[in-house]
Amino acid sequence: MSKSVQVHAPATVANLVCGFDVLGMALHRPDDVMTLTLKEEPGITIEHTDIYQLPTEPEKNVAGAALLAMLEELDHPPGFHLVTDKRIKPGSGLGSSAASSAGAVVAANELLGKPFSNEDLVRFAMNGEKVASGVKHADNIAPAIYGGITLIRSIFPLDIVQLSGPPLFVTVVHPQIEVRTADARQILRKEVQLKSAIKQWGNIAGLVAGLLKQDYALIGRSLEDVIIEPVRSILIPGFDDVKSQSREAGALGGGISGSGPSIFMLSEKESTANAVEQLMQDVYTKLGIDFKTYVTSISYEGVRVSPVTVHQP
Ligand SMILES: Nc1ncnc2c1ncn2[C@@H]1O[C@H](COP(=O)(O)OP(=O)(O)O)[C@@H](O)[C@H]1O
Ligand SMILES: N[C@@H](CCOP(=O)(O)O)C(=O)O
Repeated sequence: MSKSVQVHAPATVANLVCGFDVLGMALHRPDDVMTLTLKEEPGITIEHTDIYQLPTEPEKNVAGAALLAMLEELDHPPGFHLVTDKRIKPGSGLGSSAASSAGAVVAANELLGKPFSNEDLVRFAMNGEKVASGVKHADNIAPAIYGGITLIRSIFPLDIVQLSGPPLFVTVVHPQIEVRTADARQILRKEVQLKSAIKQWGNIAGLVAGLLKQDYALIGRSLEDVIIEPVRSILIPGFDDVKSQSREAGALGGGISGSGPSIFMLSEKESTANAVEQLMQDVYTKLGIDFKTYVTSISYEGVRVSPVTVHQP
């Protein structure tokens, strides 16, 4: 008899414009659907039912790397079989790698009777991000696991702060080009001018305060990135048009989702979010670039676990 659990792992928007590597939020859609089964025999096997041809060796697949890190901390490590239907395109800037890593460890923890805390799960899942981008960062993993909006005050040691905020609608456009996070990190300057740093930390503090105070105008003013966006936005055709037209349409603001190429905009009203979706579609239709758009909102649940089912082999 083998036990299985199914999870829905959410897309996430990392950075939230000004908070490179320290802020992120979980979205209601898109999400990945993952089924994890406990095996008697040790070892991890991985299968994908999607079109992305991701590696199935556990060390090369981010979900496998996250599970391997968890197994290292168990006295009697079991085996797992993972089946993933990936609906968040890899290299989208929507936390595709984080959804796989976070979903895998949440599912495994559920199957094992929850021996690990959420903080432990973030620690394991960051090993998946290391495989994907060469660096452990938690700004997609933490919101995927905790839900909502999270601040990563520190990763060594981990210090995760869950933030509350007012209702917000999120419009996302995903131009169908791939930007690998590893490449988008490589092009960043390693040094920052003091005057830029001052602007940036004013914006991060302003954004966090705006969320907690439910002050939409302060949120809008703080959605500005003077360090990363000027470098990365060059990789994203249509970026300037989407951003300026969205502001004109009444969006609070927004920018690159994670390392791109997706762009996200926040709005107070659903009607504004829908108008922003329309203008995003117009920009990319004019450019002749395939795209997907989503109007969604913040998911406060994070990885959703369906009841454990028991199968007879
Ligand atoms: N299970 C997985 N899900 C997504 N990406 C994976 C997975 N396993 C390995 N990868 C690799 O991780 C990279 C995608 O991660 P990344 O560039 O961070 O994109 P994203 O912004 O969508 O998370 C790709 O090189 C992909 O091959
Ligand atoms: N802080 C990271 C976030 C990467 O997010 P992803 O969704 O593009 O994987 C970065 O900006 O490099």
